[in-house]
Amino acid sequence: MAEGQPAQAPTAGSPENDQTDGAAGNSSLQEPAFEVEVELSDLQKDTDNPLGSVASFKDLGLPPAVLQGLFALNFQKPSKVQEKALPLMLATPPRNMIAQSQSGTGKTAAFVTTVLSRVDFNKPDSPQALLLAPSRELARQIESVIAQIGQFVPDLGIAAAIPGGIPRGEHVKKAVVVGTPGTVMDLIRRRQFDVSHLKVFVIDEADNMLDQQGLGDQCTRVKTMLPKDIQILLFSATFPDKVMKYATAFAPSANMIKLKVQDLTVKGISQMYMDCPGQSDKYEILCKLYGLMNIGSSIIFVKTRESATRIQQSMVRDGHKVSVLHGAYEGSERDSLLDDFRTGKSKVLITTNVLARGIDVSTVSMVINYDIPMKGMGDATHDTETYLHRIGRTGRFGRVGVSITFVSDKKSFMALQAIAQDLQIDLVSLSPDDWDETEMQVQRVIKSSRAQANFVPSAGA
Ligand SMILES: Nc1ncnc2c1ncn2[C@@H]1O[C@H](COP(=O)(O)OP(=O)(O)OP(=O)(O)O)[C@@H](O)[C@H]1O
Repeated sequence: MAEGQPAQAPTAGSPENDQTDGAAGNSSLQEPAFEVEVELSDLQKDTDNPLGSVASFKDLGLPPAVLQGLFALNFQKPSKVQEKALPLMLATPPRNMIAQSQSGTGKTAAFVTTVLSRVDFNKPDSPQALLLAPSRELARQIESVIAQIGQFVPDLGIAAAIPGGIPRGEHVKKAVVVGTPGTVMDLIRRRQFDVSHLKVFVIDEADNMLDQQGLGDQCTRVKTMLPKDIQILLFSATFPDKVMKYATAFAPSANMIKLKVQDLTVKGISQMYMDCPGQSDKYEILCKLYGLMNIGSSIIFVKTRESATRIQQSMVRDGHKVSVLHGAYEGSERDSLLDDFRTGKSKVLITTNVLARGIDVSTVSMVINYDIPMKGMGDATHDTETYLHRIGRTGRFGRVGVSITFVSDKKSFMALQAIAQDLQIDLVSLSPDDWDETEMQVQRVIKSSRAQANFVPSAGA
């Protein structure tokens, strides 16, 4: 389930710094919180910051029940994308929207708030909003955010159109439907899902979903079955030019919120790389990092399901507690694996690109790119978008975190260089030969992220 608590950095010397969260419980909790220099409220006052805005949620003309839901989650102020996109999406007559904003800046709450404001819950049996996401995990997370923000909406009903979510033959009789494209298409074709009264169609991770190499076909087919005048909302942290062309045709005359290249990266994420002598050294280096991975929670991204399982088994054999999640697992197993990770029952998760996008677990303080993301036939080229989404699993809404990308040969080194060039950034180099220095550099960031995690803001504070 998505976590309701917003990020909040503790103030130096505040009593909240002494609070622990049940998930961690180790000596790192003693770390003084003065390393955390900025509070979320300061970030939100800065209108140049992606989390900052001049508006308050009260200014946005939202239905009282929705406003109450946002405040119950302790959302004090809208982030920039929320402040800008909400009035455009809620204007009459409804207009399409293509919105880009950095990872972890509250895009989900922006489109969920729109959906909850547009749907007529006096007709709870009639599907009126459809939201699509690329993975079962993300669809479930969005479902949970709708339930949280919509907790005061009378007769709120949400259907999860994911594999195993809606029994064959059963009609979808909920006002809001969230799912993955394949399952949604099947439900429409089997006439289980009447789409004729849909008013809003949201596609999260839209660049990925509309990519013709990927899910583009399915999303396009779903769209052809929907009412012609439906409001289309496309959201992502990345919109490469090639896909943007298609997106503007998919959502005609859309209002647009776009990021400049230099604004793509999240400032709270310290991006590092580990210069591994060779491919065969990567595993040993990963194991050496294990102690650091456990200070918060960590996600390790690898290229294939097979290598994810292989590395997890080796690490377990070597005495480490590590779980693995990828598309080969059954739905219910995937659900419980991610739930365990969210609650801190498991703290180190090895996965593939299936979890690269959208997943919001605030305790993640480290992301490791064990294999650098590549795309195209035979991994022909570096994949800057996937890199951004993967590292964006940390540093959520003002938190800090570390990403470490392993390079082990000329090809991976060149790929990382190309990614850095695309994003106009410099990465910090870590050396496997100077472990003390490596630990210090990583700990410096992660321990301040622990201090942030220890602060649990009280509702309405
Ligand atoms: N206005 C707000 N105030 C405080 N916290 C917020 C606010 N809006 C969203 N959040 C929190 O910020 C976190 C990140 O939000 P969200 O998952 O929507 O990011 P995103 O922009 O969709 O990221 P991604 O690109 O990775 O999908 C969530 O835990 C959410 O609860």
